[in-house]
Amino acid sequence: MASETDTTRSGSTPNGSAPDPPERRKVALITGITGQDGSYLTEFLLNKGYDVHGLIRRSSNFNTQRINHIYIDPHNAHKARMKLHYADLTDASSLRRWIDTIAPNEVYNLAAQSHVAVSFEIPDYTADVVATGALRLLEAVRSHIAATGRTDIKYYQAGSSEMFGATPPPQSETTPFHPRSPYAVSKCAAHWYTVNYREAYGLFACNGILFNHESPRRGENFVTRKITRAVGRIKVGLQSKLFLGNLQASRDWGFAGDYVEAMWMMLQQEKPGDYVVATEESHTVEEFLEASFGYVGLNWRDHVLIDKRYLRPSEVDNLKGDATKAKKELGWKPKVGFQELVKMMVDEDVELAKREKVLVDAGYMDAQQQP
Ligand SMILES: C[C@H]1O[C@H](OP(=O)(O)OP(=O)(O)OC[C@H]2O[C@@H](n3cnc4c(=O)[nH]c(N)nc43)[C@H](O)[C@@H]2O)[C@@H](O)[C@@H](O)C1=O
Repeated sequence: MASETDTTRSGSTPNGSAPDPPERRKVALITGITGQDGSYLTEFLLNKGYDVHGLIRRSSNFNTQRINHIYIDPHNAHKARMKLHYADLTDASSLRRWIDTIAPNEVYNLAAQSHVAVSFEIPDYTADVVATGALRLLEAVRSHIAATGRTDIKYYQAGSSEMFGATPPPQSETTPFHPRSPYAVSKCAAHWYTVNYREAYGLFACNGILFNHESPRRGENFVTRKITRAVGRIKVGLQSKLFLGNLQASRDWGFAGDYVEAMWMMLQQEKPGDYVVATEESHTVEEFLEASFGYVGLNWRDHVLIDKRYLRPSEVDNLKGDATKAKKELGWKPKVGFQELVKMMVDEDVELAKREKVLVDAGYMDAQQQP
């Protein structure tokens, strides 16, 4: 029996008519695949039938914990639909090479130095990855299109509510940016590079202006996860104190799993555009403490201490999105609300702390004060 490839090469079918070209599954390329959003987006796209390629940075420690459960060794060619490649947003040649090799239909730029406070410590690196990195990737896509003539490639840029910074809420797509950190300034640059490549070269490029989005996979030095990790550890007796900074900052916190769907929806529209993605509800850090400690019967005031080192040189006081456009044009809406998000994160972190406790009690691990 002729293989699919043989039939295609022969250029004809038994009845003499031209054969249909073999169905190629849609192919997505994700930078930042090892992060919280990258892992949820990968699961989402695999469920939709995509082949997913992820670019990962070289690190002396393995950094693939969030996607290990999806990984199948590529020697298992028929089953492995997520593939990982070494590249870096600071290395233009690696970006162009993988775009050319993979020829993706959709490129999701999720990679970043994403910690706002850390961006004050390493501003130059943050700008290189977040701002110039986006430019390098856009340029790799543009030059790939120029060389191949392809028209079926779309680009998603992970924007951030941090770009609004000091501008009071509610914040929508028409709200002026007033960034308050090197991270946020860099995200503004990436936003405008994306708009420029759309206007200058007709690239199908979208900016998703995502408000804070959290999950049990959130990095442990972002405030929500720092709190829920502490709640779990305090509950099982592994920790007693939690040191935090500004408790009055207010954020529009949603569930990361809901937000990756909005990214994909943007790229399925007829025309590219920019969209705010938010729950339209804002809560202070103190309210997050009330909800999470309260959920397991603890009083946060017995455990939380303020440490000035966690205050930022310039703070973003109040973020609350207006997601009218995403709701209307994309048909997107968040499924998980604030209380449900808190419970999801605390439940997971209590379980994690219980497992940690087994290791601590058996002498396999030290109980640290803070993650
Ligand atoms: C959308 C946006 O979302 C994130 O940026 P972020 O809003 O800065 O997130 P965060 O969890 O670090 O801080 C939230 C608030 O909580 C306050 N806060 C108090 N005490 C601590 C504290 O101890 N640690 C931290 N991290 N924050 C604290 C802190 O001062 C701030 O006001 C990133 O994903 C970013 O990549 C992004 O794009």
